[in-house]
Amino acid sequence: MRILVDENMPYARQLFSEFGQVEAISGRDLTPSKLKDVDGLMIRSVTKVNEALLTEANKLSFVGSATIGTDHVDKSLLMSRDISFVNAPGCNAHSVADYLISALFVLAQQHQFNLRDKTVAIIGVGNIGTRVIDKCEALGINYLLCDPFKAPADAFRQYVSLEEAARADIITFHVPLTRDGQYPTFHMVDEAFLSALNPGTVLVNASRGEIIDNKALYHVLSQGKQLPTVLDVWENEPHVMAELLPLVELATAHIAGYSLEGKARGTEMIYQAFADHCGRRVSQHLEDFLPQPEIAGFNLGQPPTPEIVQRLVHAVYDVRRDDKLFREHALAGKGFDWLRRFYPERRELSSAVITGNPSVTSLQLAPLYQLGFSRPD
Ligand SMILES: NC(=O)c1ccc[n+]([C@@H]2O[C@H](COP(=O)([O-])OP(=O)(O)OC[C@H]3O[C@@H](n4cnc5c(N)ncnc54)[C@H](O)[C@@H]3O)[C@@H](O)[C@H]2O)c1
Ligand SMILES: O=C(O)[C@H](O)[C@H](O)COP(=O)(O)O
Repeated sequence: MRILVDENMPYARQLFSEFGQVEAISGRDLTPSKLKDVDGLMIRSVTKVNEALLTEANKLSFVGSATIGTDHVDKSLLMSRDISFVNAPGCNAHSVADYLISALFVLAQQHQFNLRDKTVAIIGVGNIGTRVIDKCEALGINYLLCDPFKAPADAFRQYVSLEEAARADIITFHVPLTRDGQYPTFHMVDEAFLSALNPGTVLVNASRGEIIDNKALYHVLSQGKQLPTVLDVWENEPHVMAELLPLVELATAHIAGYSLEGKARGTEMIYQAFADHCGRRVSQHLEDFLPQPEIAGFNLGQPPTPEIVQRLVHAVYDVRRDDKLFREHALAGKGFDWLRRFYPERRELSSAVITGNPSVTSLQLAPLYQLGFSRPD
């Protein structure tokens, strides 16, 4: 059996080689001839799976994408050709929520506001949005939910329209990229949306670049409207609109989901699905591969204050590291893709165990566990 795996997929060679011959490929540069006589194709979001790519795919029976998003794959085409398709829902949801909290702490510091005085509108309440809810609750931040697909069937939560959500202090997008249907997300943030926002509104996009019309964003920001913006994703990646970059407060290379756990979980999920597809039992597990984190945990000598919580989060992941690298390298040559290919190891908050000395009660530590840190065994 021949299997192609994206070179940016941790542990893929070890996991998939039990099924046959594995070749690592550059996902963005994959050409149709590479798929001749290939049985399984394991990709990430940079590989567009469409009619043109599959012209020489004479044996392909399985495509696995180690990602949450699936907008890069023509699923009906795969179905029509009897090729199984699997993605990895939720694999890096914790990582994206960690990214958001790390970014909000930075903005709160830069703009001198208290997150507890702010309301966050969460647009898209799926795997990531739900983790964001947990983190907001842990930090005592108010939130609004906007998800027209979830709202009708959810008796437990209140939802608002996008127009109401737009009046929040912070708006964070966690929606798939869609172009059809009643609530398409392509350019859901356009010039009209941006013009209606109160000055000072914080915008965060860690979903897909095309959710925000980047030209409209540039236009509104360059006219001087204050909208502190965090962009992890960009229209037309890997090409970033150079004029927009200086106007964005935190800018990163589509790495919100790039915790080692998030990426490795994605690989493991499609490995498990491929084993099923081949009628085999899995014999390898992610725990056997993940290295010990550099920071194994923290022992608190006093109850966690907001400042301590921020320091703990930034000790595990500080988005300013990625923002700095982005500004230095993303616009040059293959910079955007290299920042992703050679992404330094980053761990989820869950990789750090929090304990406290006897003066710290378990009630005082509870919000840290809700935020994502681990409890001792
Ligand atoms: N930046 C990154 O590294 C990164 C990592 C992971 C995922 N993502 C992106 O984030 C997206 C969301 O991930 P998820 O795991 O939460 O997906 P999910 O499928 O679990 O949840 C998405 C939610 O968005 C809702 N939704 C769809 N259209 C909407 C609209 N018009 N308005 C409001 N809500 C809408 C859906 O009903 C669903 O509840 C993914 O599709 C992917 O594109 C980005
Ligand atoms: O949808 C996702 O899971 C993420 O956007 C994805 O992880 C981004 O990374 P890539 O697949 O482009 O390596």
